Amino acid sequence: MKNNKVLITGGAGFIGSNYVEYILQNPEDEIFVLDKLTYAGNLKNLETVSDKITFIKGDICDEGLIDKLFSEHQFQKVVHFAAESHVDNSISGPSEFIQTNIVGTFNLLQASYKTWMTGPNALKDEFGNARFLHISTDEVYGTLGETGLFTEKTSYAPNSPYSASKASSDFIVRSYFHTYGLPVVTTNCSNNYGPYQHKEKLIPTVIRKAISGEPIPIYGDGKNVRDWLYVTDHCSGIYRALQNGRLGETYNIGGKNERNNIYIAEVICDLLDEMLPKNTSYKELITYVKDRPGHDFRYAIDASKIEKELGWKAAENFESGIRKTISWYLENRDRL
Ligand SMILES: Cc1cn([C@H]2C[C@H](O)[C@@H](COP(=O)(O)OP(=O)(O)O[C@H]3O[C@H](CO)[C@@H](O)[C@H](O)[C@H]3O)O2)c(=O)[nH]c1=O
Repeated sequence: MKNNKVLITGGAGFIGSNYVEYILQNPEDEIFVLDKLTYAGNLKNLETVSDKITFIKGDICDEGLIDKLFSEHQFQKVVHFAAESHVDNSISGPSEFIQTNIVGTFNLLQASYKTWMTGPNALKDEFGNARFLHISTDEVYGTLGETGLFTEKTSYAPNSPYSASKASSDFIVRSYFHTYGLPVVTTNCSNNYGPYQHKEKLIPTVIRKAISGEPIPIYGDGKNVRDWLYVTDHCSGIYRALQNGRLGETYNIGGKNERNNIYIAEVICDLLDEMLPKNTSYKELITYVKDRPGHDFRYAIDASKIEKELGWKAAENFESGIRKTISWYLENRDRL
């Protein structure tokens, strides 16, 4: 007999599929994965676990489908990854971001509210430990200068249509806690990397371009800084927040691995020189290109709240995680 029915939205995407693999190491719950399979979702990401989950192809913006799934399965937990996530796409076409990230999140909250909180069994019996875990981003805080860290108390100041849509969703989640008492927890993560990441992001782009001998595009002067988090470390943080996070709270999850973009490109090239040698260094392919409009300069996370309250700590540093990541892509070149 399984403990809980857990709905994982966006579970065929990069972080979602890593999380599904992560929690199935301890298969006490019944896992339902809901994913629209946009360009960023891939059933291959779930190949190793396909016999252990129920997969549903569908869109969180489809209110009728969401209501139907909740009334049919009576989920006790929701782990909400489904989102449009690529900043560059939000600049060229923001509409999908507003729909999926805001309206889709609202549909899930509303269905959770109806299932868990209306009727005679409100938050009792099988819904006594109900949880809605909302996965968000550090980009909601805007940009930092050379110093400082984002804490959970940093004011929201999103700069791109993507981060504005995630900030909006965070606020709607917050409102369901304060207004209705919906049992929610939100996590805000820094830049993830690792197996299954979509090829549009910086790290797979550098690996792909290098291997194919094409120019490696670095936006602007390459000095922008991101705080890199190995995806499995993110998954362990999400799991702790789901199990023991305080209701209505937000937890920042970051790897304490601040690196600038040119450093990232150079390290990948150095490792490829070692792992896949050729006559000249891959570094010669690094090419500075036009900057991203409104490009945030630096993100860096203070993760002390989740470390102290929930006993979480990132296990991987960038230099060890990137070696594993490159090995994975070299073995799975079709993913580039
Ligand atoms: C794709 C690409 C990116 N870049 C730069 C832009 C950024 O400064 C940095 C990382 O870019 P991206 O991989 O697109 O990731 P970024 O914009 O930081 O956002 C990521 O990290 C966020 C968390 O901070 C997530 O919320 C987003 O969903 C995720 O996409 O590298 C390049 O210089 N060249 C490139 O080709």
